Amino acid sequence: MATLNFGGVEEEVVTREEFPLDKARETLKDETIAVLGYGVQGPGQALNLKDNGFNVIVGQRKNSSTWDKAVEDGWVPGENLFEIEEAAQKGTIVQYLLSDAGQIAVWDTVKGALNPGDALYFSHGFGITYKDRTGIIPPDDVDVILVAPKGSGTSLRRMFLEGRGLNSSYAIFQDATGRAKERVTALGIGVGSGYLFETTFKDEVYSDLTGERGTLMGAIQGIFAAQYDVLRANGHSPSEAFNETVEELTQSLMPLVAENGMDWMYANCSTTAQRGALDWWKKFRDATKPVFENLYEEVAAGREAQRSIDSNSKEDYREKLEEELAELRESEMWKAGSTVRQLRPENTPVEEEAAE
Ligand SMILES: NC(=O)C1=CN([C@@H]2O[C@H](COP(=O)(O)OP(=O)(O)OC[C@H]3O[C@@H](n4cnc5c(N)ncnc54)[C@H](O)[C@@H]3O)[C@@H](O)[C@H]2O)C=CC1
Ligand SMILES: CC(=O)[C@](C)(O)C(=O)O
Ligand SMILES: [Mg+2]
Ligand SMILES: [Mg+2]
Repeated sequence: MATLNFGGVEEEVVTREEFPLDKARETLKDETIAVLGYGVQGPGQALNLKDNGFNVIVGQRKNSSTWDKAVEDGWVPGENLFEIEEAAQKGTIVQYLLSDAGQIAVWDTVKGALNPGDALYFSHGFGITYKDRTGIIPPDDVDVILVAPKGSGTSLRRMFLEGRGLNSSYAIFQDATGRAKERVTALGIGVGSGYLFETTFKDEVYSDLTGERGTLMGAIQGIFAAQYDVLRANGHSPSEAFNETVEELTQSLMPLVAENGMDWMYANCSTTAQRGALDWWKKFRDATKPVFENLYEEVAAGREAQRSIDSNSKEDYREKLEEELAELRESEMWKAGSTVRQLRPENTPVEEEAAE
């Protein structure tokens, strides 16, 4: 483990240099890894593991669009693609990558398929932390471990194909075999993590639910919508409002933040912009902090988890979600965004005249 200083606080992280892929393969050479679920994380993790040379099979409901997707991705029914129960029985490591609500529905089946010494693997602390609400209580004789990639399964796969790694957190809830640490580390490297930082199931789920409801997804849409509405109410055109709210951020400024931090992005903007941003950021912090405090309370009390379970356990949850996503897609801001995206040079066919 490498000890690194994160802004003055020392933390241990596992890097690919100290736990290389060869070591991961050696650690898991006698294991069959059953990836259950082929939604977003399932394909990313299963394909990365397969390409990295691990013995991996997929378990997925037949007669579902994601079963068909698995077949398209090269998984072969009866060979390395099975129904969930059969895959869980064959696996010595069971990667439980159904949706968090799906995990509750299928738990009795998966529990029945676990043998002493197996490992049960999650990519979220949800099922275990909120066990009173999920009923997911693993038997004592299996390892219970977590590797949570800090990003979409789509990014995990894309970054793997580019030779990069996505950071993941890892945790051990139960070490029945004495091998939980080496198993979780090898799996973390195997699924394509860049580095692994240690956490607990509870800290993972509290921070993850806060982050996705907050700055990563919920808060950012809220802030975009507020600014866009104010610009529009003051007579600015949709294209101007979209460009000043979203397009410039994603195309020009966020890549600079990613590269070298916020001060670096500021330093590459005008002194006029810097003056204003430095004056205004604290007002936005102070205005939104109570919302974040309320959000964390809801997460810690389990009420956020319950809302998610209730809504995602309904028969028609996919249709309902699609309606709500369509509401975003059909809003003026994101329709304007669609037109703006078409104008990006990489999306604009070069006209013959212009090329001449
Ligand atoms: N989406 C992502 O990129 C991330 C997801 N995670 C975690 O990874 C896990 C998997 O999440 P996603 O890939 O987003 O899941 P998902 O929502 O895409 O669903 C995965 C699979 O679950 C199956 N499924 C759902 N309900 C079922 C049921 N009742 N019976 C049988 N199969 C059922 C679906 O067929 C689908 O193949 C979750 O714990 C999630 O919190 C963690 C990090 C990021
Ligand atoms: C992609 C990710 O890490 C999220 C936002 O937490 C999730 O999809 O649950
Ligand atoms: Mg996350
Ligand atoms: Mg999440």
